[in-house]
Amino acid sequence: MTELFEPLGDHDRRLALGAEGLLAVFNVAGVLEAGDVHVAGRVADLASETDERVLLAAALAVRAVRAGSVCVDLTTIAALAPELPWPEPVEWVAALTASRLVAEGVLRHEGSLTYLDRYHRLETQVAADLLTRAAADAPSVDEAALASALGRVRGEHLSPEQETAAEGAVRRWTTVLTGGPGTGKTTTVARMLVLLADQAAVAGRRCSIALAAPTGKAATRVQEAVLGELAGLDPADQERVGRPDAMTLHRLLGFRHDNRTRFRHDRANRLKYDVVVVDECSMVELTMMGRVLEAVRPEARLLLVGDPRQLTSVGAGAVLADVVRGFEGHPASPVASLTENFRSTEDIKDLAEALRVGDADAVLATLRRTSDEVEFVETDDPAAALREDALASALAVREAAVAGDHEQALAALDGHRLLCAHREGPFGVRHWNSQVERWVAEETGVPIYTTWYVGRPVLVTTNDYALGVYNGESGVAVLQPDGRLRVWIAGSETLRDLAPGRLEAIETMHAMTIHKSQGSQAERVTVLLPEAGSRLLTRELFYTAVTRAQSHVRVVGSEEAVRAAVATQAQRATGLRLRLHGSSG
Ligand SMILES: Nc1ncnc2c1ncn2[C@@H]1O[C@H](COP(=O)(O)OP(=O)(O)OP(=O)(O)O)[C@@H](O)[C@H]1O
Repeated sequence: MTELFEPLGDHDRRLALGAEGLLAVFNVAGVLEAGDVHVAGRVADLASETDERVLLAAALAVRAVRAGSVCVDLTTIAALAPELPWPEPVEWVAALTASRLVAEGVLRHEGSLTYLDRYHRLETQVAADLLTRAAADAPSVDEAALASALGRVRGEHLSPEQETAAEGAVRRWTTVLTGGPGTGKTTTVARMLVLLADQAAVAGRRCSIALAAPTGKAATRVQEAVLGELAGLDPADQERVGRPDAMTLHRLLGFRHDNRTRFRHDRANRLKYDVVVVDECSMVELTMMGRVLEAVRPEARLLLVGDPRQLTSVGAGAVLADVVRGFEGHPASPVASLTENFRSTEDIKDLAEALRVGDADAVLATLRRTSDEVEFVETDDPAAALREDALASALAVREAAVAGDHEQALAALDGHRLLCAHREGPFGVRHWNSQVERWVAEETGVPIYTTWYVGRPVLVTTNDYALGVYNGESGVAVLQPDGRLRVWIAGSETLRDLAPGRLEAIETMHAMTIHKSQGSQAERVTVLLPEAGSRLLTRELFYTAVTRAQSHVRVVGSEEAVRAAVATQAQRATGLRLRLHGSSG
């Protein structure tokens, strides 16, 4: 998100009252928002800083974090709006380096990058923890046991790159396992757990394992997938691994009511687990990665799993992508990349690959190929293209919910997903949620007057520790035999049912944003692309949407929008890659 905003008149809340000088100019031009200006003004007051170029740098550092970056590069930022009166870069950096804000540690300047102190500390810590783990003496390995366990887990299938990755997890403290959908990440994680549990058993210990992910839905999914994979392996190996605990990262680290950014487990109170698996790492922001790294014991294995091509985290940072690139060529690199896709969905696979490499012609050719898996509806009127699957899915969920069958209702919910880039506007989730409700009402003859109705699909949007429901979990309002409605939520441990009134942070889920769909999949997916000029339309967004589909993806939009998505890559300013890279000597 590097876009500028256009003020909607003098009363636009993004305009800072009382802004002066350069800050006012950059505020009115839509570069800085009111919050950026105010924070910069406040820290400058505290440090008695008056140089407006320094204030501008501080405001841009605040803006950077708001937009997902960790820092700002003062030598290139002018490209954002070249017509504005940017300070001359060399003088600007000199003024900043000599400023009181840098002297007092409010801002940090390193290379060409300027950070708010908190983000500089976080990024430095993440790099240091990863490098310390990579440089530590290798774990001791019982070679005979490893060779024998590798023989067992090869089973029906394990490709050479998967086997190398699995063995690497035994030989190193940290493994970063990357790959696109269907490359066997879960398959490999299950085998890594077998090898590690076996090594522990040889040493006379039992291995305690945590499977964690940023959202509840993703945690449930990885647990189910790992248990599914284990089921095909040697019963003694299954017994040694047991049933790993699955949970959100927040729950793993121990939520604290008194502090939103700190957890119960940290460097002074490490996690008990011998193996910590973090799935869907592309969604993990820098702050959370910092907390995970400080809480994992140095002598515990850390397995970071994800697809670096997906959308980056909502919060600042692009940690997974930075780690992968930062360790390139490093002699002790923990990165193991899986490249071969084993899913039978050839056309979805081709589409994802064309997006991965950024070939717009190949993306369009795959979309236009006659296929049972991929469909491209080029239209100005999306309603017709969206109605069939979205309505069928809503009716299937409703039918099960009316019959009181919550398991069937939840299963039907994963039959189809309508994904939008935006929340608001004609291409947004809000509009299409209402539209699907109208279609359901027309079809059933039962008007929808209330927020809660039988068959309402919902998405949990925050972690609620008191209720035990977590961000990313989905549920359905189901009619009970007593005539009341209960919301059944597919949680990471069990199915839970709650009175609708108890759930606060939820959204209707006939349509869902692509951002929120990360970490979940559906049989069939419809992707509604916004107009080509949309600021959200990026290659990562399109790739993430397409790769949610298990058997069918329908893309609704224009060729122009497809080309715009492929041509736009989300750029985030961070220094992590360089920090890791610089260390390889
Ligand atoms: N070496 C292999 N040979 C044949 N099939 C394989 C191999 N590895 C994995 N598979 C199969 O490919 C499918 C995808 O594997 P898996 O679910 O582990 O991938 P993944 O990378 O975790 O995918 P996703 O991120 O989409 O969940 C599974 O059906 C799995 O059994």
